[in-house]
Amino acid sequence: MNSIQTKPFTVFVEGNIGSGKTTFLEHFRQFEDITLLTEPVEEWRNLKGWNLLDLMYKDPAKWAMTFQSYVSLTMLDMHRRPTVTPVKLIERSLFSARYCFVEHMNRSGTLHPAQFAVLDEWFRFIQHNIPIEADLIVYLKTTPSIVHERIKKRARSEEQCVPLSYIEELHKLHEDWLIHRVHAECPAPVLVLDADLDLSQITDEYKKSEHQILRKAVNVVMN
Ligand SMILES: Cc1cc2cn([C@H]3C[C@H](O)[C@@H](CO)O3)c(=O)nc2[nH]1
Repeated sequence: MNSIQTKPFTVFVEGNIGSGKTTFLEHFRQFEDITLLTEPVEEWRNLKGWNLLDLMYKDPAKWAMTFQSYVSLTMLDMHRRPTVTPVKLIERSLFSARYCFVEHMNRSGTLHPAQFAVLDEWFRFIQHNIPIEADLIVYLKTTPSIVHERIKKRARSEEQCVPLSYIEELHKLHEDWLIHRVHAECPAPVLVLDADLDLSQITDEYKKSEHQILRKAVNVVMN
């Protein structure tokens, strides 16, 4: 094991709500040379007793700014988390926060332009001053209607009122970023997986990424 670890090979696992990111990350728990950082939803659901996720879904205009501010802090903590393993998988990122969720809240008017400007300034400052970029992005590509059904089955209470239109808008923003590559500041290569597949078939799809991810682990350890 390379003890004086430089920057680990960093992979963002990105995708719409219900696209199977947590399941994908769990698939890699079997390998010891990889650090998995799952989305800190539990922190968003209980900050000193406040369920910011629920508050945001119940009254987006009032709580979106507060929620996205805290999400950004927890994501920055994950980006900055020192790891001893050669590979680090992170569920989502400050980039999906800015390019997908905050972008949608700006376009839909959920965020006041002044609130959006503050979140954008935070993102730009972090991006220019702290090394948070990915070496690879795994994009769990899904069809909005399929993930909308999954969200209803998963029955995370805060999400039950999420309309299909919201999922469709988030899908488009993920596609703009990861397929059409509209954001030049995030140049990492993207590995697209078909995450519409159901659990029984998805493991073969995950194996496609294993090679790209594990090879990096072996390379770094061998060097
Ligand atoms: C980076 C980032 C993740 C993230 C998740 N969410 C919501 C979508 C899901 O309902 C829940 C867990 O991903 O949190 C959000 O509103 N804004 C976010 N920003």
